[in-house]
Amino acid sequence: MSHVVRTDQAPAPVGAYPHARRVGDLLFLSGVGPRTPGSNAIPGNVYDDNGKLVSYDIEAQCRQVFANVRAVLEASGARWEDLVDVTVFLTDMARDFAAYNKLYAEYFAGVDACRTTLGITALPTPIAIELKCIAALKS
Ligand SMILES: N/C(=C\C=C\C(=O)O)C(=O)O
Repeated sequence: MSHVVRTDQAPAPVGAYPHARRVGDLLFLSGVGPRTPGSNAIPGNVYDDNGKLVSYDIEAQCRQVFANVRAVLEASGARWEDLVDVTVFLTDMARDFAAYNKLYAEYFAGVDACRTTLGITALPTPIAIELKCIAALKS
């Protein structure tokens, strides 16, 4: 069984992909960032008059990306607790790992999902964090 999930409760995809796809009891989420559903604004981002990013708030981005993952899970009939594997991409590991790691511990307490965190040079939108998640649903 394969089932594609699209929802307006999470930020619109920036390309030709769904929010998630369920295959059997596994749910694969597309990479999701901390854009606000509807407006696509990135919480805490400050831009100069030329639209150049001046500063960002990693804590605000963490909270929003976790909310977006939850929204995709719920739109798919899954729960936060169903997460089994989380890959996290950070654009500035040195600056942001500690704050992200602290919030992650708060949000994922008791979940016991496997996790991998990677530092990368860029993401497709002006975001500092993106999550790639797999959940296992009860059949
Ligand atoms: N998943 C992708 C981008 C997500 C960006 C965002 O949520 O802001 C992609 O291009 O594959």
